[in-house]
Amino acid sequence: MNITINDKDFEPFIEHHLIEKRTRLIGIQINLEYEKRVPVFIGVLNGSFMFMADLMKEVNVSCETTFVKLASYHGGTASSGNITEELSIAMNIKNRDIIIVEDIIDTGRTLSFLLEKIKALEPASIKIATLLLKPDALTFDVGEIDYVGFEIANDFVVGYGLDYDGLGRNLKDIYRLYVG
Ligand SMILES: O=P(O)(O)OC[C@H]1O[C@H](OP(=O)(O)OP(=O)(O)O)[C@H](O)[C@@H]1O
Ligand code: HPA
Repeated sequence: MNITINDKDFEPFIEHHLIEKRTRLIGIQINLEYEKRVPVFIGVLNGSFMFMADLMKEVNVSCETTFVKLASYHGGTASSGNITEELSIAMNIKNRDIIIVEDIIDTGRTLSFLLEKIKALEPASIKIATLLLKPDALTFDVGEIDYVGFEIANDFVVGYGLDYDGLGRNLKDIYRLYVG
């Protein structure tokens, strides 16, 4: 069933049970690859909170978690351009194995900014986990994305942490903009 958020209609896109399935598989992959290490998961607020929580429940290697808060989209469905760091990483990550957790990589602007910040803190390694990736929208150099839930077309999506004008983050499923 379609939903309406403010002035826009959205249609069902990715059901929660499919998100669960992919998240479980990414967790298994991480468990194998980090068996003898203690990675630090860095969730990118706000959007990643739901994926981060569900992914962490699938990870059974010893690990730490923290968050960073950046902002690039302020309302609407288009990029505003600038990025600010509103909350920086509150732990020493020098020589640590980092896994950045994103809800979505769209243009790659946020991630490329964050990668520069994190590299400067001299971690041992950096990998990236994102629930959604829009390959056709990617315009910034972000290198290889190690763990991807779903590659999607260049449509605006909402739900499961992702917002439209601050709304819709609490939806269990993911919806995409309905163009009629
Ligand atoms: O690849 P990009 O084009 O940079 O877009 C992706 C970023 O945009 C969204 O964050 P946003 O800045 O909207 O903040 P939010 O997580 O609080 O919604 C999303 O959570 C990603 O972090
Ligand atoms: O498609 C999107 N939906 C919500 N937030 C976003 N931030 C970048 N792309 C998106």
